[in-house]
Order: sequence, then C-alpha cells, then structure tokens
Amino acid sequence: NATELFDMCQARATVMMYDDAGKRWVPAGSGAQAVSRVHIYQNPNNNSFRVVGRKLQADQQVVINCPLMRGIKYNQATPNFHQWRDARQVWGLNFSSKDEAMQFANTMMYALDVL
Ligand SMILES: CC(=O)N[C@@H](Cc1ccccc1Cl)C(=O)N1CCC[C@]12C=C[C@@H]1CC[C@@H](C(=O)N3CCC[C@@H]4C=C[C@H]5CC[C@@H](C(=O)O)N5C(=O)[C@H]43)N1C2=O
Repeated sequence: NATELFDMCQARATVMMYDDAGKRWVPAGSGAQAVSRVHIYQNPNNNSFRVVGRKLQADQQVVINCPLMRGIKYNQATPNFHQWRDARQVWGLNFSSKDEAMQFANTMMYALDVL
C-alpha cells in the first residue's frame, strides 16, 4: 500500500540542474524552462524526506524527485535562488517569490536538522 506522505510545504520555483561539463545551469525536465510546484514530503513511517517538483503546466511533468540525505548543505545563494548537491548533481531552485523561498528554506532546514 502506498505510504501516506505528509506534504510539508509547497513553493513555486523553476527547477534547474548544474551541468558541470558545460559549466552552466540547465532547466530540469524536458522542454522549455517553466515554473513548477515544488514540495517537501515527509514519510512519517521512517522519518525520511524528499523534494518533489511537478511542472505547473498541463502535463505536470515530474522535474525533481530527490531524497534528502543527512548532511546535505542547503545553500541560500540569494534570497530567491537556493541550491544543494546530491550524490550525482547540483540542484537549483529559482523561487517565484522571496516569501516562498523563505518558507521552503525553513522546512528544508527543519528536515535536515531532524534527519
Ligand atoms: C563549493 C560549492 O559547491 N559551491 C556551490 C554552491 C553550494 C555551496 C554550498 C553548498 C552547496 C552548494 Cl551547491 C557553487 O558555487 N556552485 C554549484 C554549481 C554552480 C556553482 C558554481 C559556480 C557558479 C558561479 C556562480 C554561481 C551561480 O551559479 N550563481 C550565483 C548565485 C545565484 C545565481 C542564480 C541563479 C542561477 C540561474 C542561472 C545563473 C544566472 O543567474 O544566470 N545562476 C547563477 O549564476 C547563480 N555558481 C554556483 O552556484
């Protein structure tokens, strides 16, 4: 049975990944850069967390599905652009508003604190 995940927070952001070879940011997912709704979900059964983002447009393409691992450093590079590294790549979130960025960061830092 699918575990009931707790939707801790949502924020609008453009999800980007850093292309180390090309030394440039590329939009996550296929097609043009577009705003996604990015969630932090908690699995209460095993106290795990993951960041999931889906494009706002019709296809709701999943553009990020990233488990949060203990020890991740969440970098608030600017009030609207936050980033972190996972095992394979660097994720960047360009938030639609500073308020959403702050809410997301607070939830992210809580999750990283209790992992
Ligand atoms: C030790 C370490 O790993 N450090 C990491 C960061 C980090 C630190 C600590 C923990 C985790 C991490 Cl991940 C690091 O520095 N990284 C991670 C990969 C990319 C980068 C490396 C070089 C470039 C130089 C400039 C800078 C950059 O990317 N931006 C500046 C701030 C916002 C600015 C905003 C938006 C994006 C949208 C496109 C481009 C633009 O605005 O047109 N852009 C930007 O230019 C953005 N870089 C980085 O962030």
